[in-house]
Amino acid sequence: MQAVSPAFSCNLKSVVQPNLTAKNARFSHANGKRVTVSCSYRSDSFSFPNGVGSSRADWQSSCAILASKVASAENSSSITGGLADQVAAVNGHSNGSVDLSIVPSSETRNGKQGLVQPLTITDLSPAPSHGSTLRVAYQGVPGAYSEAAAGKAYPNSEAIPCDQFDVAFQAVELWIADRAVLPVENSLGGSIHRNYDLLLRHRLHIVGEVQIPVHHCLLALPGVRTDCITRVISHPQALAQAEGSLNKLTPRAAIEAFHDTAAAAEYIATHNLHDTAAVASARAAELYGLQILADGIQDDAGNVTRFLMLARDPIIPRTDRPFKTSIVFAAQEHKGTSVLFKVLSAFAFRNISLTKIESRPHQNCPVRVVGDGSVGTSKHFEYTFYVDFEASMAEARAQNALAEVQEYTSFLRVLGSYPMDMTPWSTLPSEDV
Ligand SMILES: O=C(O)C(=O)C[C@]1(C(=O)O)C=C[C@@H](O)C=C1
Repeated sequence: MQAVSPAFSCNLKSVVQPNLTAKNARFSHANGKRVTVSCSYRSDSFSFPNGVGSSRADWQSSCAILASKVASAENSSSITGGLADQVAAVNGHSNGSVDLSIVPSSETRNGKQGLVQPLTITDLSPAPSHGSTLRVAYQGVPGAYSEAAAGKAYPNSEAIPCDQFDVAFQAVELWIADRAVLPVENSLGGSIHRNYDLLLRHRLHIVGEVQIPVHHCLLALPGVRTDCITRVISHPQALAQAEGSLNKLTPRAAIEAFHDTAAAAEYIATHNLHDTAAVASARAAELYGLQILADGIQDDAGNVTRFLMLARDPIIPRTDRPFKTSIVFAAQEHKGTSVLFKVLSAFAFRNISLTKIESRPHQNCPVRVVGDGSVGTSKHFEYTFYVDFEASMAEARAQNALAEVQEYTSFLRVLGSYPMDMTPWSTLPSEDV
């Protein structure tokens, strides 16, 4: 990663809404160092509690209900033409969003006159529109694990720190950043639910994933001894990941949640706190001038966090390397729990492995009252399900599985079809974070 650009900070009191446009954003510089953005949004056009769309039809179309066209040949795995169009439709983009038409041979591509050049990965990952270094938004301050994840996902990019997950989403939507890299799950702490909810509320596409080994340290001001620590601060996920070690190292210390691990380290340094320690990375210790009281305090040596890479546009799914696809759906009302079984079997019958399933309260209708007044009523909780499966949307089996899933669901959205992070465990850059 390059040196961090002017800190980007945006404090939003309100939930970010999908119709927020660059028009609503105001930018301000202070001392040429810190960029702040204040944003407003139109609230008049929402009827759903979480502001997803103006009507159910709106919601459904913008959530990219699968196109009714279903690939007829189960075994066909071609990526060109119709299938690519279907994928674009699945992702909520008209066919015009990705131009797959063949370039006439008389045109110049890549500077070579008269020859049609094959598409390369560069064609599929458009350069930033401002023509300079890719800007990658992450939540936290320099030294946070998310910054390391952004650097792994996009080497040589410019990392843009954001104070909330919401802000990172919005930074991409407002073209302040080109990509966002955000955590979704940790091997010890589990899912980061906030980002699942935000994925649904916003319109960004998952274009990749990175896994980062999370190696925690206990940090304090130079000269402070571990037995003098009365308070330990960090990101709640980090505190949970080091709970066992903290019970042993600082059994009497109060544990307090902080925005992110590196911000906790920075806070100790700027406030000269001699009684407080932070759970953070070795890089945070270096950046904020703290000493490492204990190294490797995560409760599992293989502690790893998975981050999603998000962009305004989807990538074209391929079949030449392992791909994962992430979807979100809600069951049709009154169809009961059998819907989940049917959905999962649509994948099982096609030998598609699921790597993750997560349920969240349904955004529009979290509770449904059932029964009649004579015998009383009961409240059923309604869920939205997030599923990751190991297949590319360029594969007919994935398209057919989703066409079947659509039959059982009231809405279905493909969040992204993207290359799996296949970094061998032994070569993961654990020393860097
Ligand atoms: O606080 C940080 O350093 C972060 O990058 C956030 C975060 C998270 O949200 O889970 C990322 C990775 C670790 O699991 C701990 C914290």
